[in-house]
Amino acid sequence: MDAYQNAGIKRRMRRFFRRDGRALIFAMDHGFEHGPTDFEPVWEHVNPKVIVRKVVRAGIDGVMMLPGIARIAGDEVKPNVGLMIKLTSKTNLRPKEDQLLQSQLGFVEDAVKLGADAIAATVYWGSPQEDVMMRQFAEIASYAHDLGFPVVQFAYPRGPYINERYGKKEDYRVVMYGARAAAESGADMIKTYWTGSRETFAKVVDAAAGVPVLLSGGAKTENPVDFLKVVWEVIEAGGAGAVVGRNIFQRENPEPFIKALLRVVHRNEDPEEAAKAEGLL
Ligand SMILES: O=C(COP(=O)(O)O)[C@@H](O)[C@H](O)[C@H](O)COP(=O)(O)O
Repeated sequence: MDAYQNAGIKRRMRRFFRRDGRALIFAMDHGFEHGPTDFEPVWEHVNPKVIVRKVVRAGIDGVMMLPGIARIAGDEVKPNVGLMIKLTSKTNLRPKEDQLLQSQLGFVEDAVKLGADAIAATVYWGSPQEDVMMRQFAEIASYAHDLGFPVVQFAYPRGPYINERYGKKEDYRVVMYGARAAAESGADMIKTYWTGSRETFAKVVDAAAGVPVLLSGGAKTENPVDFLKVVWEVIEAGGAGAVVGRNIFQRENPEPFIKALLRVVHRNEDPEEAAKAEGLL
């Protein structure tokens, strides 16, 4: 049984990671987590079919979405692209005191029915509701692993004492702590914040003890090269790639930008050279 599960996990991991062990994944859970206003810069991308078609055409390695969007746009995710279904979320409409909790909105069986290759859940390490999210993650991971599915943890340190103790949630000591907690809780992939430098991100990668660490994209940069530079640093630090949303769907023409990102992630190309090669400069 164990051999079967491991074979399934390994095989499904390869749907995201190329032979170089790296992946570029498109994130589209923003309509739920941030609200549809996130799509206003390029409104046609509020239609998941439109943006997913573009990212797949550009050569993306995987896409991450909530179950309902996978129902609507799953057909656009071609069989050579990994499908990651996230089973926890929260809206921005909640009272402030409940913003530090992600609730479960779907089940492992739903993700399996939707054709997922990996299953994701968030833990806000340091939240007063950390305990709830730890249990949610444990239940999701245990069942997904039984079925041979890799599990991705969005390991986000976030809570009242973090700023007090570390100054900000992106302090490498706290990001590294979240990544370690994710690895120790059984994640097969970890998605987390940029710590601001290659040296500090390398420590996050070390703390994850061999579990691939992916950058969580963040707000769109006006100059595309600025974001390419961050991803380049992540790769140089030993990161396994990036999960990117706004930097892709808030651009009028995301395809050359994705191709430039792929050059950086898979070919270690210099960010300016990659941008020039794709006509962004
Ligand atoms: O993790 C998320 C939200 O994080 P947030 O609470 O906005 O810090 C997701 O909505 C996104 O999948 C993730 O942030 C990646 O998308 P971008 O940050 O690149 O837009």
